[in-house]
Amino acid sequence: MSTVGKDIECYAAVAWEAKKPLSIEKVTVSPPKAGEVRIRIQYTGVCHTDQYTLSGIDPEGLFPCILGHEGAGIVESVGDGVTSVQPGDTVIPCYIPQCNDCKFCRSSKTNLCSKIRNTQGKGVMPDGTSRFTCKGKTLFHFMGVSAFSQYTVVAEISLAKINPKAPLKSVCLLGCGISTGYGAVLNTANVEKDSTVAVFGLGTVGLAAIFGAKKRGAKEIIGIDINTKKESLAKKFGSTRFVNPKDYPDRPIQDVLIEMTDGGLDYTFECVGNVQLMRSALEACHKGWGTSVIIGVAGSGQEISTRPFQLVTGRVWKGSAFGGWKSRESVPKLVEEYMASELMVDEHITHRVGIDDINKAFDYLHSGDALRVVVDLS
Ligand SMILES: NC(=O)C1=CN([C@@H]2O[C@H](COP(=O)(O)OP(=O)(O)OC[C@H]3O[C@@H](n4cnc5c(N)ncnc54)[C@H](OP(=O)(O)O)[C@@H]3O)[C@@H](O)[C@H]2O)C=CC1
Ligand SMILES: N[C@@H](CCC(=O)N[C@@H](CSC=O)C(=O)NCC(=O)O)C(=O)O
Ligand SMILES: [Zn+2]
Ligand SMILES: [Zn+2]
Repeated sequence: MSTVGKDIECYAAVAWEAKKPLSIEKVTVSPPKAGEVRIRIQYTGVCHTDQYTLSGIDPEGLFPCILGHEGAGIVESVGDGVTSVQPGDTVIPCYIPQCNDCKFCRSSKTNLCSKIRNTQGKGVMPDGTSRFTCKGKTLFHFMGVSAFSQYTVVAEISLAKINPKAPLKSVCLLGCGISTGYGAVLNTANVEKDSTVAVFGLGTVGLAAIFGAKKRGAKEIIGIDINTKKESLAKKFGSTRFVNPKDYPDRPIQDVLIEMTDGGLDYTFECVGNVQLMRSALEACHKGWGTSVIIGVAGSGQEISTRPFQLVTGRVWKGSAFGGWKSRESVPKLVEEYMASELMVDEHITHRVGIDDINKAFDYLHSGDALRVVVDLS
């Protein structure tokens, strides 16, 4: 029986409040309105940012909500006026859309489409309402995606249509972490051959940055993490050296790195979300030209600082969202890169769980043993 135009009841992991485990609930997902698309999500990764928002330190965190933003699925139905996808298409929802119309989309300098950013940050669809209800309560959307639900509704401009042959249980990860670290190196920093690079924080984002640096032919790629288990992993993704700040308890890590690299690095990437580490990453850059890219997301109220002299003397501080990729046009290409065995994706998957065990995914992430946990919602 067709579900088009009707409410769908399905299971979702609901975050009723911050700092509490998710709760598997039967939710009602309304049909897509004009310019919207309803998707059957098959797989989703769990990103550190889901954990961050659930922890209550995201200034945009709204509860109750359905988290998740690293999903892949199949279009179930489309709202009025939707022309670029149709039922049956294979898609990855993107938390940064691409409308090709706003001034950000028209600029080649950024990927930060602004078309629906305000409503997205308020946990609602562009018309200001939610498509999710549960037990008589309205649930907020998250990052315009809400992939911890078997069905979700997103804006048409948030959907990347991908190769239908792509394995969704792997390429769902291209919806965030891998694309972010990889793109920060290729797009935001534009690392050149023979550069020296340091990556702070070796989760999926950091390891994908290492992989990007290797692809670009960087001659020195230093992976930095406080978890020694990350050393062998970093090597697998392309690092040439591993540094554990805990091995240098009496020295700022930037001093250690400057000494190791004859004056500092050409490029550094902060992939943790720690404002002290962001400072270290900037100050580990080489005088005159070193560029540091902030990727990590810091908690509400936190601020970065350094001596302005660091910038006066030629270091550059930048940030990167979704690796600078213009989402709808780039994600399908990243999928093809993966399918041509040119982009490491499966190597990031350390665990798989069913939706009923989604809280275990958060436990694995907290344990320090996980990179990405993929949740099967099919
Ligand atoms: N800008 C953007 O577009 C995006 C930003 N993000 C953000 O990027 C960051 C990384 O995400 P993700 O890879 O999923 O996160 P993970 O938590 O998987 O990885 C972070 C890594 O950093 C390590 N770490 C923690 N503290 C330090 C420290 N002081 N020095 C060195 N290493 C440290 C962690 O170790 P341990 O596990 O032992 O704690 C872990 O290995 C997060 O802040 C996330 O929110 C993510 C996606 C997109
Ligand atoms: N809600 C947070 C902002 C969080 C943030 O910076 N998000 C990243 C993506 S993190 C993905 O895992 C991002 O791309 N930001 C750009 C944007 O427009 O949100 C806060 O308010 O601090
Ligand atoms: Zn993410
Ligand atoms: Zn736009």
